[in-house]
Amino acid sequence: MIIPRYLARPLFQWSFLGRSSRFMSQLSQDNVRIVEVGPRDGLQNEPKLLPAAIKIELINQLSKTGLQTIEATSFVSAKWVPQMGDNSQVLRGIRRAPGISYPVLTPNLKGFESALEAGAEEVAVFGAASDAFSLKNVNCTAAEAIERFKPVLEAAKKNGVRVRGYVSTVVGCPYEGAVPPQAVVKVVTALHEMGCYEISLGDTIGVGTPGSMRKMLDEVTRAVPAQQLAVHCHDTYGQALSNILTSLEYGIRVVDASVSGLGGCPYARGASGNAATEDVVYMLHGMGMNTGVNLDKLIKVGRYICTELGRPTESKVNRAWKGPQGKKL
Ligand SMILES: CC(C)(COP(=O)([O-])OP(=O)([O-])OC[C@H]1O[C@@H](n2cnc3c(N)ncnc32)[C@H](O)[C@@H]1OP(=O)([O-])[O-])[C@@H](O)C(=O)NCCC(=O)NCCSC(=O)C[C@@](C)(O)CC(=O)[O-]
Repeated sequence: MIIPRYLARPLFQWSFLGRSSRFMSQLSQDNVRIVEVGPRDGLQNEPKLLPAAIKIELINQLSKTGLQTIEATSFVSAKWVPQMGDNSQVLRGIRRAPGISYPVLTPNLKGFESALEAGAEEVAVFGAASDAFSLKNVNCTAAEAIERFKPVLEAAKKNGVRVRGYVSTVVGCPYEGAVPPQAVVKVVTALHEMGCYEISLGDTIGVGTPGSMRKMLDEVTRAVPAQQLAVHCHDTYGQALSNILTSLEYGIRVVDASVSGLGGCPYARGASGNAATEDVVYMLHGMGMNTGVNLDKLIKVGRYICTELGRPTESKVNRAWKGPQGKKL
């Protein structure tokens, strides 16, 4: 059940007045879809090139955890993001499980055509609410990026490919500072009108707090229904889970997350990993919400990729996890 915003907001505030059980019981009936961005966002910033076989294995393992959406790779320039240079090999190499979508990032028509050739059935275009970030990330302003998306959306429609949209820097930009909510509304509205079925709101450098998220969501949910929005919260300042919880208050039920908290945009100075999928799933299940994800299996995938990368997990839940009955895994 989706709680309308006019109802959700007072319910949430009421919860802080000692009525939290009422709010929790409303939420507990809800499903949340997790968009796993680990294989793309999680790996794109890795300095050492990871073999395609490991990326394929990661996606195949994630496909067995109950996730419904796994972002597989991006069809961007390999000169800009070398780690994604094996995009076709990865997309062609994975075992696609029924009922799971494997979207890929496409910044322009060239990327879309390559993705289509490699078998993409869903793509994502990515815009930004600040020009300075957009210029660093895709070499054009936010408005110019929208123009580049138009032919992508047209081609996608002709080929029956679903298109998701991203808006980066929704609360803060690494180069411009605080981003006004109206700048976010402008890009979200453009992507919505263009035909993106869902728009993910990216706190690219993880500077948001429930306060700045609320100011942004107050405006954005007035322009586009919460049912067509997702959140994508980086955890640089340790605010990701709080910001996700805030978005639930607005009726948003799609959350991007990255296994073991890997990730960050290479063109966003200071960006660190996403909300760890393990931590998000643990929180949502603890609230009685349904994600369809088997946490035990997800924990093992997180440990697999961290072993391959030779680094400790960023997920607190993964570090602490001793199995569903508290037994050592
Ligand atoms: C967008 C471009 C390509 C523009 O880059 P450009 O240099 O302005 O493009 P161009 O059209 O002038 O072409 C220059 C060269 O790139 C080639 N080219 C052109 N397009 C493509 C393509 N699709 N795939 C492969 N090659 C391409 C093109 O063929 C040409 O090749 P050359 O003649 O020099 O050999 C470049 O800026 C780029 O690749 N940027 C990468 C951006 C990126 O991947 N950033 C990370 C993802 S976004 C993110 O992480 C944020 C998000 C989504 O997670 C949400 C959040 O956290 O906020």
